[in-house]
Formats: sequence, C-alpha cells, structure tokens
Amino acid sequence: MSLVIGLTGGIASGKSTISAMFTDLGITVIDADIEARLAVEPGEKAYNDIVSHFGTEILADDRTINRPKLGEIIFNNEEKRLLLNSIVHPAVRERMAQKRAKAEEANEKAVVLDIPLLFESKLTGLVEKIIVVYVDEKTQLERLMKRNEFSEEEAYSRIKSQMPLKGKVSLADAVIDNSGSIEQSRQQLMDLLTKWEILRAE
Ligand SMILES: CC(C)(COP(=O)(O)OP(=O)(O)OC[C@H]1O[C@@H](n2cnc3c(N)ncnc32)[C@H](O)[C@@H]1O)[C@@H](O)C(=O)NCCC(=O)NCCS
Ligand SMILES: Nc1ncnc2c1ncn2[C@@H]1O[C@H](COP(=O)(O)OP(=O)(O)OP(=O)(O)O)[C@@H](O)[C@H]1O
Repeated sequence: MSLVIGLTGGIASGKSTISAMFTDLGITVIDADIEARLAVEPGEKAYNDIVSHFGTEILADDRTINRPKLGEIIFNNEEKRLLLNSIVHPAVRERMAQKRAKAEEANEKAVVLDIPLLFESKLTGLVEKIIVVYVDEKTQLERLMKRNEFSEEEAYSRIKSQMPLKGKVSLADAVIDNSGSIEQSRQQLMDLLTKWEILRAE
C-alpha cells in the first residue's frame, strides 16, 4: 500500500522545490501543473473548449495556447478564471487519478501529488495526507516577482486568486515553512518523512 501524499501551498511558496526533494529520494511525484499543460495541447477537448470560449486571440502563432496572454486575462477576471477552471480541472482530475492508480500498482512506499489548487478545486479526496508548503507573505511576493519578472501588481493578482496560505495551513496534516533556507526546508521534510515512516530513522 502506498501512502498518497498531497503537496500544496501558494503560488511560488516552494512546491516545486520540495517536490524535487521527493524526486531525489526516489519517490514518484505527479505534477498537476504538468498535467494541466498536457490537457490543453492542440487536439485535446479542453483545448477546443478554451478556444471556443476565449477566442483565437489567446493562441500563439503555432496554434498552441499563449499562456502569458491567457494568464493575463484570468488572473484579472474572476469570472473568466472560474470558466477556465471549469474547462481544465475535470481533465486534470482524471489524469491525476489515472497516474495515481498506476503509481499505486507499482506498490511504492509513497506517491506525491503536487497540486497547487488542491483545496480550491476540492481534490483532497485524491490524497491521504496533506503537506502545505508555507512562506510568509512578503517572501512569497518577493520570490514570485523575481522568478517571473512580475510587477508587484501582477504578482499580487496571482496571489489573490488563490485561497489564503494561512487557511491552507489550518487544513494541513503537516506544514513545511519554506521562508528560510532550502536546507532548512529539506531538514523539515526529512524529519516529517521519518515521522511518517517513509524514511528510516538513522
Ligand atoms: C493561466 C495559465 C495559462 C498560466 O500559465 P503559466 O504557464 O503562466 O503558469 P503555470 O501553469 O505554470 O502555473 C503557475 C502557478 O499559477 C497558479 N495557478 C495556475 N492556474 C491557476 C488558477 N486557475 N487559479 C489560481 N492559481 C492558478 C498555480 O500556483 C500554478 O502553480 C495556466 O496556469 C492555466 O491554464 N491554468 C488553469 C489550470 C490550472 O488551474 N492549473 C493549476 C493546477 S491544476
Ligand atoms: N527556501 C528558499 N530560499 C530561496 N529561494 C527559494 C526557496 N524556495 C524556493 N525558492 C525560489 O522561489 C521561487 C518559487 O519556488 P517554486 O518554484 O518551488 O514554487 P512553487 O510553489 O512550485 O511555484 P508555483 O506555484 O508557481 O508552481 C523559485 O524561484 C525558487 O527557486
């Protein structure tokens, strides 16, 4: 039996950083952002639905979805964001469930589902334990602006489109505070996985 762990947090709180640590430990990670990208490739149902609702102006020259352009629209308009979610999330849910079943068949000790919108999209039923990667608000804003070269306003509109990180913390089985160094976060993860008996104590 595999322990199915949901890894979530806020935008730029450090989920990918922690998920890379799981991968280094040989633990399978299934990434919802990647599945969401695959779900909107040309030819997929969600792709057609997006084009029919948002128009061809959100396409790039090669007919793939122009992600910065679509992001600009949905992070500034709640109605459009919810519309996009209603198109993409069912496909993501299905893909995640399929991948989870495959990983469980392999009987690995743990499988990680990295899902930024685990709570917002009501996907908690897919997982058994939830880890929230937390950062304080100031650090989150700074890291997001730096990583994506966003203005403060652009970064803020994305943070505001998600459930407040503190609310996620209160729903978690475990929290990794990633406001400090990457090494400090790695130590928190190792301690947690030892406590959950996924890793053996030294
Ligand atoms: C709007 C899109 C085109 C922007 O693409 P882009 O390549 O710039 O960003 P990327 O997909 O890598 O997402 C980066 C982060 O933004 C946040 N985010 C993405 N979509 C959403 C959303 N609908 N609501 C709130 N936050 C979101 C997440 O924290 C995510 O990790 C894209 O994010 C998208 O299609 N979103 C809808 C699907 C979705 O909800 N994906 C999130 C995981 S299911
Ligand atoms: N402890 C840390 N110290 C300094 N920088 C960090 C730390 N953790 C993450 N970062 C940096 O902060 C940014 C956000 O981290 P990361 O990409 O892991 O977040 P994420 O939660 O996966 O983001 P998203 O929601 O957009 O997918 C990255 O540029 C990363 O290199």
